[in-house]
Amino acid sequence: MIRLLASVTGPEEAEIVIEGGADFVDLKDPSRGALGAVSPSVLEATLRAVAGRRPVSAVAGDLPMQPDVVRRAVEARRAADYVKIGLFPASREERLAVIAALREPASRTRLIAVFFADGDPDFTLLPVLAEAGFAGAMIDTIGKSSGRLLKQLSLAALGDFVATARNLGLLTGLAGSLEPPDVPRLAVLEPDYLGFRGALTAGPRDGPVDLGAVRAIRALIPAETASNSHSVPAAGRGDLIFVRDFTLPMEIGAYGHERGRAQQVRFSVEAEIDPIVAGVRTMAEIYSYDVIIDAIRSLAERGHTDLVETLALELADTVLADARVREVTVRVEKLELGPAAVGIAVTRGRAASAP
Ligand SMILES: O=C[C@H](O)COP(=O)(O)O
Repeated sequence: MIRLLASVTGPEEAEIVIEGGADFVDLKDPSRGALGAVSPSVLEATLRAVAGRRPVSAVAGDLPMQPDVVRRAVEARRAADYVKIGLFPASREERLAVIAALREPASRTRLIAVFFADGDPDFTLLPVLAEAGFAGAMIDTIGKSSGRLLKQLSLAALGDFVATARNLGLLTGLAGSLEPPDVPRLAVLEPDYLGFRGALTAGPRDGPVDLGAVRAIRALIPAETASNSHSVPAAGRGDLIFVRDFTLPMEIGAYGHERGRAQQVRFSVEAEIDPIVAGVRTMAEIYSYDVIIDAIRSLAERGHTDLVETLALELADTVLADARVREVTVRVEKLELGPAAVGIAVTRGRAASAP
């Protein structure tokens, strides 16, 4: 289950995001930077107002990577349920010193490390954070006008981050100027939460939070992801969403001469989905073809695969992971092996659920 983290400036906005369906109330002053901190008194007032209805996180601030400075800022906010600490651009040694200084506070306060996609993120620090007792790690962006998270890091890199952090027992979060169409694409990675500020206001990021915008984002975040472990051939017709003839270079093939080089592979995917309802207007109501394109790109980026069959079945399972997809046909063709395109087409559907 993916949760919604909503960044707010204080008690009034906290009330709005709770009404709009936020799972985490995240205190931050957006006019003071990516992780601009609110004062300890605003934190206290917000904790009083929220009164345990939601966990409250507080950011430590846009701080230099100096152990004493960061530790003091964390201590001043230890009343929060979580404190978020930015790993801002600095040498590895400086970041390690900050993490070491937070080992002791981490035994009393749940700490979340924030990597910045546009701030030299070093994900090799994930095991160090887990070992120091951090509760979680997330990715955000520093430059709020320089592009959304998915412009800074590929979906494959974000997927690796989520998987690695989760294997280490860390809570995982993704944020960074996220917009509505980003939600279904990132939901595929199943982070523990997605974080928002800019998308929750009707205007600029440091303008007031808007209830309608919070509700719109809430509606986009799936309550649950369907299991994709039992795909079987299926029948029945709904509407079709498709990606046709998406061709890209990838390393594929069981022969020795196919190793260590890329060849053009063509993907076509046709997914039968629950019929679109009349008057559809928002991303929350549709299954996005972006999710299919991202899944294909991820397959291409992950390195050598021997068989087109492997790619076809994995892609089918990814598409079927969305409960709105009833059946999918995936065609994978190798274009450089001879006089003809060669490949596989598989059709898979959803297993009937147990009575
Ligand atoms: O922690 C999440 C951030 O507040 C995200 O802010 P943003 O959506 O404006 O990048």
